[in-house]
Amino acid sequence: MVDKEKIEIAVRMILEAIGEDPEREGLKDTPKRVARMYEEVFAGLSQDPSEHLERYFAEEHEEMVLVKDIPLYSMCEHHLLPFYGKAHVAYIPRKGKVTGLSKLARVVEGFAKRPQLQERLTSQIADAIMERLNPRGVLVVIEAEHMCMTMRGVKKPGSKTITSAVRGIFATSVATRAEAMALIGHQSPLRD
Ligand SMILES: Nc1nc2c(ncn2[C@@H]2O[C@H](COP(=O)(O)OP(=O)(O)OP(=O)(O)O)[C@@H](O)[C@H]2O)c(=O)[nH]1
Ligand SMILES: [Zn+2]
Repeated sequence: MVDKEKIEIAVRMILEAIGEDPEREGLKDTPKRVARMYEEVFAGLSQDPSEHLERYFAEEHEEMVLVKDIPLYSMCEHHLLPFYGKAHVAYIPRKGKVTGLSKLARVVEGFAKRPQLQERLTSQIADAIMERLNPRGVLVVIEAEHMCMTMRGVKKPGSKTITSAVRGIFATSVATRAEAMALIGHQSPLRD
């Protein structure tokens, strides 16, 4: 759980530090609002997102499952500005360990709701699925736009960062990886 009172004090101080009046009408509730927002946006810190994969179906499916275009919102840990885009998660289950589709999206959401690096977010999702489901392989691709590169600093709106994490058969088989990337709609940028 986040310490909302501490966030309120900090936001008030930031408002003062930028030369604003925290008592003016439009700002007087802002510290409270930001505290509630951070509680929501960083809710993933107080959970183990891999727990969503605790239960699975004893289904005999051993072919690829891909959930693509999962909307993703996270916060870059360097600037505490949002980065957002899409996550694509593919895995090849072993017999008897098929998870609910929504659980894959919940894992993405859980890890995204933390101060993050896109690379770490990508790996954490892949590793959680490997650990909990012991599948034949996992491939996670995230494409995102970082507000810290868009509205400030280098100011490159429209630039996208694409990260991938491949485990198991997706790491060893070019064909399997290429199949997943084609389904996601990317030319596989990965080569052996
Ligand atoms: N690898 C990686 N870098 C990120 C991510 N989010 C933000 N960054 C980068 O983190 C870096 C932080 O660089 P610093 O030089 O410490 O900070 P800065 O002076 O604000 O950098 P600029 O953004 O270049 O103005 C920047 O290059 C950001 O683009 C991410 O998810 N992954
Ligand atoms: Zn940043």
